[in-house]
Amino acid sequence: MRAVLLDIEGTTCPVPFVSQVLFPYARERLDGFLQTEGNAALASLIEAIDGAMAADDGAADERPRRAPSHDERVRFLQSLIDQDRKLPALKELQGLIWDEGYASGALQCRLFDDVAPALRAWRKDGLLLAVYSSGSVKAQQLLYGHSTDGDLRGLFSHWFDTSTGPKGEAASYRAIARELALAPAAILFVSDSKSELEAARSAGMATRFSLRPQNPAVDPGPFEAITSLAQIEF
Ligand SMILES: CSCCC(=O)C(=O)COP(=O)(O)O
Ligand SMILES: [Mg+2]
Repeated sequence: MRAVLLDIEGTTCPVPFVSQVLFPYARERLDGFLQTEGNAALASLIEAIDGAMAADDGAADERPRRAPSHDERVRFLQSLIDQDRKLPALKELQGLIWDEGYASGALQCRLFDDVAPALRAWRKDGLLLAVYSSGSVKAQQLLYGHSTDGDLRGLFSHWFDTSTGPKGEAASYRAIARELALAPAAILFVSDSKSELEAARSAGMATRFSLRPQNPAVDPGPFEAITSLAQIEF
């Protein structure tokens, strides 16, 4: 094995930190944040969000549509958060909102206790470490940059989000392997999602199912389950 590719939520970070801390933090601040002026990144995200709203409304025809109001946009995004929909524009937006929370100290992630020691040991052994999460790369770097174990960003050399492709598709894992310049079989992917592991396995990667306290998915199916990264032997 030459590399470890890690999911975040349910694998290195407790699910409740995402569902009960990060998501509500963003949900409550969407209204104010979307009214921020002079943010070029925000303007293009709003365009993408409006496109997603139109698609959700079943706008298949070419008729011109009225732009959604601010309140409609906020309600739409809040409903996506409530359903844990992984719309890339929402994920980008969440990263921008969480930035303020991490900077102020309001947000800090307590990773599972075994995570930082395992990452450090693997790096020492020369393994390449990479992240693949539905959260944006910015959100990933904020989380690892503000963990209770300190700033762990330097341990990772590669960061992947859904701009590489959906986590449930084998093509995304093949693209990651190409980016890492490794054969898929030289990469171990760890995730709490069976559909993600199926996709990674189809691409030829080695896999482990992450079974952590408070994870909603507890059935590993055909995948080898681990309850700690310390159980992984290379
Ligand atoms: C990068 S922290 C926020 C994680 C997030 O927004 C999310 O949807 C979790 O997805 P994952 O692929 O890490 O399970
Ligand atoms: Mg996960």
